Amino acid sequence: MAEASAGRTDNPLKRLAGCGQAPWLDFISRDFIASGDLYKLVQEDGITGVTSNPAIFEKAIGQGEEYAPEIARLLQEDKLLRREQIYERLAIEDIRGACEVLKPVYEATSGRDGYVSFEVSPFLAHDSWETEQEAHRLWEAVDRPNLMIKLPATDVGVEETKTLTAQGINVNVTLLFSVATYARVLEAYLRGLEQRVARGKDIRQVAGVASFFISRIDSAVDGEIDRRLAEGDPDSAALKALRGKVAVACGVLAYAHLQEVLASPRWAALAAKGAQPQRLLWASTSTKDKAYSDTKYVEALIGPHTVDTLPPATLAAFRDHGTVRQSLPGDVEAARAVIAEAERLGLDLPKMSEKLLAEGCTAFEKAFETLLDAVEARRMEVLGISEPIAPKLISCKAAYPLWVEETASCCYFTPECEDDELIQRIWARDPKVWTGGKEGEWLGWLSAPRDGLEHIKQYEDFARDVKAGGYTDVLLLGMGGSSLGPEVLKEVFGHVPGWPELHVLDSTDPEQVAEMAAKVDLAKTLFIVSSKSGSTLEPNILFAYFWAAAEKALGKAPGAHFVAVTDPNSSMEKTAKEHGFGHIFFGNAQIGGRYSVLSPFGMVPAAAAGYNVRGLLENALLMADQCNPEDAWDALSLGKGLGCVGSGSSSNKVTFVGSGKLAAVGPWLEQLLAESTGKQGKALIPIIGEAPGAPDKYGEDRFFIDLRMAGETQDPKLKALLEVMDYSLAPDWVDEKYPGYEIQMDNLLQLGQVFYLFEFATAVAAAMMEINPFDQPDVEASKVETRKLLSTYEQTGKLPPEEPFAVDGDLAFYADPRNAEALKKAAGGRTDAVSLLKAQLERVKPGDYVGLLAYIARTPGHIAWAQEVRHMLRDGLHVATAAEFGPRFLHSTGQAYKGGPNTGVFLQVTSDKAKDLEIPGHPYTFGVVQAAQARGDFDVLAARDRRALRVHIRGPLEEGLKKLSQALQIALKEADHVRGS
Ligand SMILES: O=C(CO)[C@@H](O)[C@H](O)[C@H](O)[C@H](O)COP(=O)(O)O
Ligand SMILES: O=C[C@H](O)COP(=O)(O)O
Repeated sequence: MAEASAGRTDNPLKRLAGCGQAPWLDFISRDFIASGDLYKLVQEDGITGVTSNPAIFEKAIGQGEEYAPEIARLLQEDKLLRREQIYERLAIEDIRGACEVLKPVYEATSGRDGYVSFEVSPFLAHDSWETEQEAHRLWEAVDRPNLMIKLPATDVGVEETKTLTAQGINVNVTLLFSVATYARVLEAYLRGLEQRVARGKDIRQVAGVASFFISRIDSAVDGEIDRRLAEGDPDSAALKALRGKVAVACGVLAYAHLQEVLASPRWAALAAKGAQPQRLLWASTSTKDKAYSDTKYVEALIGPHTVDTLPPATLAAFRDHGTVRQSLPGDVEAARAVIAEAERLGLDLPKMSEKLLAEGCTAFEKAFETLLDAVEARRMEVLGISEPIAPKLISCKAAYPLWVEETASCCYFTPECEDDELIQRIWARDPKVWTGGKEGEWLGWLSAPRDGLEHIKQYEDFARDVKAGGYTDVLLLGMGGSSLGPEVLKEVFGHVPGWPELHVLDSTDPEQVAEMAAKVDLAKTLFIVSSKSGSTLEPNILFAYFWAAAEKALGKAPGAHFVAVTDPNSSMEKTAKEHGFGHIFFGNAQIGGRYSVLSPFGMVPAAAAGYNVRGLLENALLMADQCNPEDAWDALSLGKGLGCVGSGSSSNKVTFVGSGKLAAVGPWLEQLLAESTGKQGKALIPIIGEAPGAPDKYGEDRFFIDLRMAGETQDPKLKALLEVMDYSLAPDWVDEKYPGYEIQMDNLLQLGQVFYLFEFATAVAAAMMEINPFDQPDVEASKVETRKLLSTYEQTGKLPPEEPFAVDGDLAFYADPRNAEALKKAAGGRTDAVSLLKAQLERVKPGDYVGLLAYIARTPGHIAWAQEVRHMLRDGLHVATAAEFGPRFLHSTGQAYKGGPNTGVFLQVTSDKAKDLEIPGHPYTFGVVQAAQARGDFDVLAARDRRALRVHIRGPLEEGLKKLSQALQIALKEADHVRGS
């Protein structure tokens, strides 16, 4: 600020008061208040008020480092603060600080001066209810009598001026560009006062100003004049003469109107009751056209009952060389003549003022958004959160731009439900978004990140306990939704030095269970038994097994080494209490298993393993915030892409490619998509773990999701595949051309965002598919069949007998009569393995998928075997393939295989168990349970008319697997597909 005449006992600024004008400062900032500079201006230069607006706060808070320490401090106190709250706290603090500095002025003038203005959010400019609420909220939050709440002069703002004035709130109405609007604003103020009087309230302490923007009027008019001059307008001389005159003329006429009103009997009545006039405040007083004097607008409009708010540079200029002369009321007739001349010359002032108001609102909105973005960037920096991830469409030859264009604007829901309305309705928990059933009761996941952060202390305390417990391992026992999220976390974040290593067991295979028991140090293992319902068979029998094992290893009741994660009032809670578990964590009963990773089901194991729970939840919250109706484009776009391919299209093989550790997201995503959408004959069929292959091995039914770290190049095979794939010739339905999305992460904590993004997108997809994404009827069906078989076992000591319909050496073939007959017939009566497998493979048609369902231990060797077989089948049959292990997939893709479209061809693999394991307290073994699960699964597949065949390996498993893959290889070579190609 220029200091030329600062500190002089007398200077032009100080002399303004003598003309009845109050000079205010059009600026605010923390340092400016803290350094005493504002105080000095008040003391030495006679400044008697302060105005702020979103642009001013943007300059103060949004630019530079001034507020960085304060933002960090606020976040240290409360890490859950969002950007709007941070801004508000900062702004309120500044406004209060300025109010304090100006309090002596306020008191000395008995409330006639000494005000500080604080503007309501510019986004509320057209909403009356919200404006009023916000005005009250800010008024109460600042809690200073010399505050003025600032509203824009929109219709809503004018109306609210009356209401708020009547309620005793001081109002500054801003963005005035015409005398007509000013008259309405003054009228609103008078009416507000009158209403207040009518209610018997005191009006002496109610103040108001009407902010008339001066220089912007000249900028608009002069701009139009210049445009016409450049075009060689015939009125050029008259137009030129009008340059720089209209703004002051408007000001003079506005002032004339004020005087008229102040001279009226109506005002006299109010004045008698102690009313203060609503002062005219000249805003936008800096000169924009360098050809004019830098004090032009101040000098032209000096008079009683006015305020002039000066930005620092104008203030310094006026203090330095301003001329003080009471220029108001001015030459009113001359001012009228200027306006008349403008009209004669075709300058449409009313239209210009409307435009200026609209532009003013937009500019404040922009400034506010920039300010909030700056605060958000700082918040993220302090909390160590990175940018929101954004799924990008994977472009595929010519087809994609067309798709983007079509879907960007199109609405896939109902004619009454546009995209943003859909998002609003999801947040409003409206079940009609889906099927109008019970969906509203399953939306607890929407707020899981925030809920988790609110309970962060419980995770942090637990983590501390676990660390102090000296455990070497954490073993999570659970299935599906209770195990797949923790498994992703384990694979991605690994073993953190100084913390126990996390393991996840979701199998009933005796070999796999025994292997896990041998792998961990049972005496130093913390067991997390995880089951939402508490009634799931697998976690219960795994608990029975490991409880006994731990008891043996510890030589005492091991309760302290056990943790339960379950929904309130479940049988698991009862078990945990009876057994004296060290901790019991409760899930939210409004979150289904596959949506539970951000709830205690994912966060408890994460905390135990020393992972950054806060960081994950912060990232998830960031994505949740992104999924609001205004910003949800990314989740919406992904969801719509998925919804389109899931709505009856054959391009529903959602092929997930995750680079490096991110491949581990596959099984979690697989469950989310398959269980949520695979029902009523519709489904997204997830294909995970399939390595990208040569383009000619694919059908036209893929939708890719490529997840990788930023900077990593796309898998070259996938890249080549996408370049070659061209669905542009797909029939009628343009949506069949989607190749998919790619998502890049900057850091691993963004996994929190990935989880939330896919949860939200899946809910959107299900809305398009018109299904309930939160039930899993066909998973239940398998469980029922398994229970029946096990109860037979309990009664008879055996599973019901069954006969293979064919045997070839160590390979025995089982199926229901329909499938067995069809296969035997297709094999021409031959019952050797190659003929039967060939018959099964020949049932595969383009657009189908093959599911290899192996009820064997999920060991690295067996995974490699399954992968080899599935790639061989993919390449030979040109269809999507899934390689799954039972019973794990029953809690996941099993739903879609049974409830989705009948496009799956299944090869179930079971085996004799070389070594079985007893389950303490149960009549059956793990081997029996797994066998019953395979049979229950098959029964339901058969009941749903699926093309299914079971191969049972007798004798040594590895040899059997080898024989099976050899037989498949031959069968494939002989199968029609290959022969015909
Ligand atoms: O509070 C007010 C008016 O009440 C002021 O802060 C007002 O917003 C500013 O004077 C203007 O925004 C500045 O306008 P301009 O100089 O950028 O045209
Ligand atoms: O996906 C969920 C699984 O079926 C396990 O359910 P649960 O957590 O109730 O044991």
